Amino acid sequence: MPQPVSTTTKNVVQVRHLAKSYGDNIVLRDVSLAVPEGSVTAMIGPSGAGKSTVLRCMNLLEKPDSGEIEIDGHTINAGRKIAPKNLAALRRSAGMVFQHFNLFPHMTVLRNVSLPQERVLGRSKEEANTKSMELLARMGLADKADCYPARCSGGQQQRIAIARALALGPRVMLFDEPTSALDPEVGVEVLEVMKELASEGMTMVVVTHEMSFAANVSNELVVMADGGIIESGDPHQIMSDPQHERTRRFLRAVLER
Ligand SMILES: Nc1ncnc2c1ncn2[C@@H]1O[C@H](COP(=O)(O)OP(=O)(O)OP(=O)(O)O)[C@@H](O)[C@H]1O
Repeated sequence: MPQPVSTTTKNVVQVRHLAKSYGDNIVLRDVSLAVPEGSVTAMIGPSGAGKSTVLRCMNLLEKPDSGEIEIDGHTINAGRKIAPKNLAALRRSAGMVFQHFNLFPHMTVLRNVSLPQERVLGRSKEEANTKSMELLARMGLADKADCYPARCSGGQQQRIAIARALALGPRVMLFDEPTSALDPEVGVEVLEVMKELASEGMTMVVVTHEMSFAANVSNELVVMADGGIIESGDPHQIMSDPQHERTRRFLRAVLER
């Protein structure tokens, strides 16, 4: 069941009839969803359901086989050639945070946050550094600016990755299991930052196994299984009264863990 399209709030992201296969493996079949401005959408579901692939198609880290993706008014149609200008605009609009941080190990923390601003936005080094320091301070990491990522904890590295994504002024933040590689107590630091962003009205799509985040922070829950959305809507409603047998099985398995 696709997520209902809000008629009152602007949708920052629209995914229409997305399909993707790897060889014979059909990973996504006809996925459609809308992400209203200021909403937090959590995507849950069993391993291999296709959650990360949806996210990676949204900013074209993966090329969809068919369907359409619209982010902040920039539309990419899988069947047509992508204009480089459109691709760059779409990538700027969607900030991505990965499970394994993906920081440059040979650059300082400050350089990790500044370089994309210089490359993507054309900011001067001075401007980029000022913006980076502001964001690092906000993450409680100003004192790490001159360190290399390896000298930072996993939770710190993930907050640096969030600062790097925010520095480009995205319209939507895409999080792909941002706490899965972290110890639970360190993951909490990252979840706190995400909660704060949500409370400030940042539009977010979060693939997660953190059921408490999905229940308490998100306002839209999307349940995926076998390459499709099987259920979506109010998180509390779905968690207390799942309509689909696959959702019931998944939630039971998560709660028994
Ligand atoms: N680059 C790739 N090449 C080939 N197969 C891939 C690739 N990326 C993903 N897949 C396959 O696509 C399917 C969906 O993977 P995906 O990572 O999107 O699932 P997921 O729901 O995010 O799972 P998990 O919760 O385990 O991360 C899996 O069968 C996976 O093996």
